[in-house]
Amino acid sequence: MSRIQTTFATLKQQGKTALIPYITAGDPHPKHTVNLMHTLVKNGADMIELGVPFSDPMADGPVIQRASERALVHKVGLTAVLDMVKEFRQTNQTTPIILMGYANPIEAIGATVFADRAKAADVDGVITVDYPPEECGDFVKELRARNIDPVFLLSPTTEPKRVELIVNQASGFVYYVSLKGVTGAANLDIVEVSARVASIREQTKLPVGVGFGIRDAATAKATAAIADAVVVGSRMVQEIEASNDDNLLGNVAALMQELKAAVDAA
Ligand SMILES: O=P(O)(O)OC[C@@H](O)[C@@H](O)c1c[nH]c2ccccc12
Repeated sequence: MSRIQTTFATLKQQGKTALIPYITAGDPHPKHTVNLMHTLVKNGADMIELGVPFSDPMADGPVIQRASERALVHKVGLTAVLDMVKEFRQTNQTTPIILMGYANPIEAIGATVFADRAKAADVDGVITVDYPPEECGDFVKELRARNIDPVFLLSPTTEPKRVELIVNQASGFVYYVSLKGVTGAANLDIVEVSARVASIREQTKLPVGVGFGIRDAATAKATAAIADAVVVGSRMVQEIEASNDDNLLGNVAALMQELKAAVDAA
């Protein structure tokens, strides 16, 4: 079993939903990322979605775009991100790390080299936003050969036929994008999301995570009641953006605790 599968299995036994915070690696400064990751875990993160900074992040709203810009000032690219994961693993061997990135930096080095390096860093899952599932069979093979889970996005506009194609390639979990639009958008419509998640469950046994538009205890709790994982990105990144070196870890810890309590109360 992969680390992601093990984590979902354990949570299921406990009747719990996973909380997955998203941060952009290198934001606000590369020196903070590994400490932030440990802080997230200490305060309730079951897994971490770690974004690879990218100059043209078309699925991201202004908040996460600015996070990429802050990281790119310090030239944080794929190599630096993988080094951060390695460093994190020196003291944490249990929390799954899911890399989130755009296809371009991966294509630049090729699927095989990327998969080798991700494995060497002990990455658990990979989300590539702009890799059409129809065209990434080789990439998926390379990941799965190394026990890394390819995590795919499903959206409100994904037709059932395409859902089938996607879930057949995915492992670990599938990520349902709760709304049409970019990250950091308005609150999600829980009734609509609930119906979609139920229909996705008819097509796969994989755990279903939900993200986009979860930004407070109420939306986190409502989503936790219908999903296997709750992803919180922009709200977390906003907290990072609004902090300084002295209160960064404390602020992030406080927000995590609030979200964790909400998810556990669902
Ligand atoms: O920011 P939000 O609305 O909380 O949504 C999660 C999201 O940020 C995170 O999962 C993510 C960041 N960048 C992405 C790009 C595509 C899909 C998902 C993501």
